[in-house]
Amino acid sequence: MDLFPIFLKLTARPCLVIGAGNLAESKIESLRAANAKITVIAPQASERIADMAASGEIDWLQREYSPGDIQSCFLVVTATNIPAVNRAVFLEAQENNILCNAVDDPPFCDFYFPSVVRRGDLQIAISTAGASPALAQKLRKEINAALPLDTGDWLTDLGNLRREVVQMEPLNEERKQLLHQLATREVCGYDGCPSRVLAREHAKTNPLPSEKNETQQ
Ligand SMILES: C[C@@]1(CC(=O)O)C2=NC(=C\c3[nH]c(c(CCC(=O)O)c3CC(=O)O)Cc3[nH]c(c(CC(=O)O)c3CCC(=O)O)/C=C3\N/C(=C\2)[C@@H](CCC(=O)O)[C@]3(C)CC(=O)O)/[C@H]1CCC(=O)O
Ligand SMILES: NC(=O)c1ccc[n+]([C@@H]2O[C@H](COP(=O)([O-])OP(=O)(O)OC[C@H]3O[C@@H](n4cnc5c(N)ncnc54)[C@H](O)[C@@H]3O)[C@@H](O)[C@H]2O)c1
Repeated sequence: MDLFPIFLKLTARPCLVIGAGNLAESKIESLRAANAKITVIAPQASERIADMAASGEIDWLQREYSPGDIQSCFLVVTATNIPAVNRAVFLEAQENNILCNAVDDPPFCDFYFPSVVRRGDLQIAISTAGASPALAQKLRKEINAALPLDTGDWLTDLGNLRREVVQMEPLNEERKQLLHQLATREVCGYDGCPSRVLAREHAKTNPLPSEKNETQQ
């Protein structure tokens, strides 16, 4: 199956979850990690979901889904224990061009949830296109065990240094080579960090056009 992998910005986007049991709970957790604005519709909710609603982290409309509910949301996840309800939600989503995931019901999904390894801004998402969720989970565990715990902190420092380089050097082959080199090295936030020193020395050999003019004058 030819699936298109993207990383969505969901901050403040209205996302709807129909059903509030165990399966809904894990989808809500992943939507919350992306700061989505979540509304749940379900007559009953798990303890965790009820707590999130009580503390104002999500909205919970304590009732059954009814047609017309999903028209103004960005995406919808349907996780009730009644397949006919999940399918009705999917059909309403299709009519309104809204992306829908009917949990564990592939023919009624526009998108699948991946297995995810996370270290700060680094996310590795694994999909088997539904062929074997168990394999996706196994690979997630293997990658998780192999990836150092401080990779997220290192990436933050690397990202900050890259921003400095982008300010100091023009977009050209030399800058690209330097950024590849830095991505293989230790980096820290310290001003005298060897990678930062290297980058500043490199910038002298590859200055921005305005700085080149200044030194020529
Ligand atoms: C990745 C993960 C993310 C998440 O759920 O957030 C995820 N399933 C996970 C675990 C898992 N799910 C199942 C098992 C039992 C072992 C097995 O079946 O292999 C295990 C493992 C376990 O729980 O031990 C059962 C299952 N899953 C689906 C069906 C229906 C079917 O196959 O027809 C059935 C049978 C239901 C039944 O018969 O009752 C369908 C889907 N599950 C997906 C995602 C989508 C495709 C992902 C992909 O492969 O790319 C897709 C298509 C739709 C969707 O729901 O988005 C999460 C791992 C999280 C992690 O730990 O990292
Ligand atoms: N939990 C699992 O591991 C698992 C695995 C595979 C498949 N499933 C299937 O997935 C479904 C959901 O699983 P679960 O464990 O989250 O179920 P659950 O019974 O814990 O939760 C079902 C939720 O759906 C809500 N609901 C029922 N009718 C509704 C309606 N008309 N409108 C809105 N909400 C409604 C309920 O109030 C409840 O919040 C079930 O069909 C289950 O058989 C579950």
